[in-house]
Amino acid sequence: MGDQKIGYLGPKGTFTKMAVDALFDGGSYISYESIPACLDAVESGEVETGVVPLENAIEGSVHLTIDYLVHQVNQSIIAELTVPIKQHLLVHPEQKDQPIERIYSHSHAIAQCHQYLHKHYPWAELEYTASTGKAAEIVAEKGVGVAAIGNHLAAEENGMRIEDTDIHDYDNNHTRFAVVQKHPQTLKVKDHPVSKQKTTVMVTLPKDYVGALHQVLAAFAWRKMNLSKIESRPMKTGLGNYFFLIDVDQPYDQVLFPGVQAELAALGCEVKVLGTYPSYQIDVPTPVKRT
Ligand SMILES: O=C(O)C(=O)C[C@]1(C(=O)O)C=C[C@@H](O)C=C1
Repeated sequence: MGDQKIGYLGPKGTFTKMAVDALFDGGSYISYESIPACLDAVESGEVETGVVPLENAIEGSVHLTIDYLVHQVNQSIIAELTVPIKQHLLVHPEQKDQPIERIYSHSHAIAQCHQYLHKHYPWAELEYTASTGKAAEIVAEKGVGVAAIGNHLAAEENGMRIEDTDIHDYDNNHTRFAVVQKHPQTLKVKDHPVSKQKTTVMVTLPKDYVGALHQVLAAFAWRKMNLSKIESRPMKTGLGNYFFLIDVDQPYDQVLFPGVQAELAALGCEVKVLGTYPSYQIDVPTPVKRT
């Protein structure tokens, strides 16, 4: 296998980059400034593999990733990894007691720290950026009077000071990242144990009829297939039209899944398998160096 080319939501110092560093064993890493840009690069073949955030324990799904995977590109999830998320308040090294008037970060990071921001910086304007790494970069350029929410890597990479640590509102903050490819091939990953095998399917109901979702779920239930997540998202074709994304806690097989697919097809549902993949849980080191 040649050098693996991995695209990720950058720039330097994002949580996605931390996840990439934790999972992959070598390769070339290429940073993209947004989730769509990263997935487009996988679609065009610029990189074989892409890594994008999928779901956070406090804020829920990253809808941009789900919607882009479903509506804009044709790619498979070939692995997922979950890493701990520790949010810090980052400031320029010259920041002293000038009032912090604006705080920059990714919408998910800001949402993970709402109570903290409300309590300590109720006056600050919140400015959304495409990633926490981008927020740190902006604040490093702007200087004093502003702050970013991000991780220790973003602080290090951008020469920032960590003003306050662990500012996320709930402990046990984790984010799941999806590893996607257009043409599934073997990944070179570090020697992490696989915590489980999963399969993600997308189900579109034929129309809004009584008990439709119940019947969909029953197809999994009577086969004793455990579901770890179900989420509905708009089809974007009109109010009330939704599809369901279902995570099943087992790998795709040649008996149970084809059985479910046939049963759902008979109900008039459309079913698409978005991927069957190993799930890794990696405890990345998250040191805080006070500068
Ligand atoms: O901005 C980053 O650092 C990202 O990698 C994105 C992202 C996300 O979209 O959820 C990843 C992890 C954290 O939950 C906050 C932001």
